[in-house]
Amino acid sequence: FRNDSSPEENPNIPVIAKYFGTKGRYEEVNPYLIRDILAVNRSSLQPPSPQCREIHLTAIIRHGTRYPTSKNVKKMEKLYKLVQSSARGKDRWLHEILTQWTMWYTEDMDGRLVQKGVEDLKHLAVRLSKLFPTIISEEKLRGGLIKFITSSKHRCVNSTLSFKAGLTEMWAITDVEFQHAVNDALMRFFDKCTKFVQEVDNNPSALTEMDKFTQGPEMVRVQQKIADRLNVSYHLITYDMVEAAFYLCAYEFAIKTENSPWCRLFDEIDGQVMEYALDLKQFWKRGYGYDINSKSSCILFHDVFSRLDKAVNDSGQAVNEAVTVQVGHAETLLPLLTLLGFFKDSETLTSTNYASQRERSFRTSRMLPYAANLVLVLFDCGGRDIRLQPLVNEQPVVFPGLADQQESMPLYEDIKRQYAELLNGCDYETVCELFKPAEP
Ligand SMILES: O=P(O)(O)O[C@H]1[C@H](OP(=O)(O)O)[C@@H](OP(=O)(O)O)[C@H](O)[C@@H](O)[C@H]1OP(=O)(O)O
Repeated sequence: FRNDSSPEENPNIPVIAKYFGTKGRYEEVNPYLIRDILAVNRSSLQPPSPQCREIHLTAIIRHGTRYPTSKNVKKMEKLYKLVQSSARGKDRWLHEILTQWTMWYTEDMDGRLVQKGVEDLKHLAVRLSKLFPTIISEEKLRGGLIKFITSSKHRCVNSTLSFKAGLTEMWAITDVEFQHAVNDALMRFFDKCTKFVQEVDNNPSALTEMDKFTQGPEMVRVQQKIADRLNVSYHLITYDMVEAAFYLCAYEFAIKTENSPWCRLFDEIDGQVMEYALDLKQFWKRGYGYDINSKSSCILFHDVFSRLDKAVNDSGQAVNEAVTVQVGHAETLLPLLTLLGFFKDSETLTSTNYASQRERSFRTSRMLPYAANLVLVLFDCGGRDIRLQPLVNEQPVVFPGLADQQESMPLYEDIKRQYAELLNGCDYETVCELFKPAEP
């Protein structure tokens, strides 16, 4: 049996493909999609009783596969020039870089959605409608009961259009256009949270742990191995150059599904070290590193729960919003996942505990690939038995802290009790204000 999804079996997949962090394909998180992009795993979503019916669904989705940002294109150009000017390598793949690969990325690409990203969202739309056919349905779409909200960034707007196209093409709808709302207050809340902007986003020392790790022994070893493979002096292969080579491999694979010569600069150990460096960035910039990272998503947290509450109160009557599809960024999704307590480890990720964090839950390669998504599905099981099913990247997850950690479809009231402190507080204006006025 040929396992198309493993690098060992499939030479088209780089050995480091599952370590690309937020630059990784969705397919590496759900490898069954490599054989069938529309496959769904319905068995794990059995409600507690057959009378349970879906009454509301919220999907918070990262945009699909994109080009590198201009910041990273600049680093890639610098690396390519370095390799061209100094390599005297005898190695076959280095020869490939110099003779068969040309630098095709340009700064004006700047993070725009690629065709693969369009397909990512179209296919996700079809899979979610297969998983939840009574609520993501042609009737609900035509009835205006499926709402779309997006970040203003082009990659998100185009991802929203792609998600809609996935549905309209599946149902051959050509006679009507469906609207979407651009709402950066919700989908780019991090831009407007003063405390986050000041204390983390614009604070160079906020990423100290990542900086220390990129200068530490594990990364120095990676840099030396790459310098040897490129046959250039050690001092020329800085962390930025290693990251540029890693990203070149990741983008060539995500955008073109090619196992490019850049990938052969890294072995699996190198890939794991690179993944940890990128996880440190996300942990401290968007995750558990600082409390304000997750608290900056309070506005999105309350938006989600206010809609769930409304669906519960309207249950039994005609609902006016059955489904909400919200498209944002990795930095939209990660703070919310953190606020909800998902993927939290007992130990903080630091520059010095890489070895003990090999089995960590906080792995952005698994949490935040392109098209990553948090889906919350509300079920009415009759007699006020309301349940909420969370999924991350189409896999059921268990709300942390709930008594029954086996219960992946808990009572909505138990969830609200679990998050009572946040529901009664977590006021965006308050948590984001920089200086608290002195108590009178
Ligand atoms: O390293 P780059 O410039 O690609 O970082 C991007 C972010 O990409 P990510 O680190 O998440 O892979 C990008 O997030 P995305 O979800 O929109 O891809 C973000 O919008 C962009 O500003 C860059 O983030 P950074 O933290 O400013 O590096």
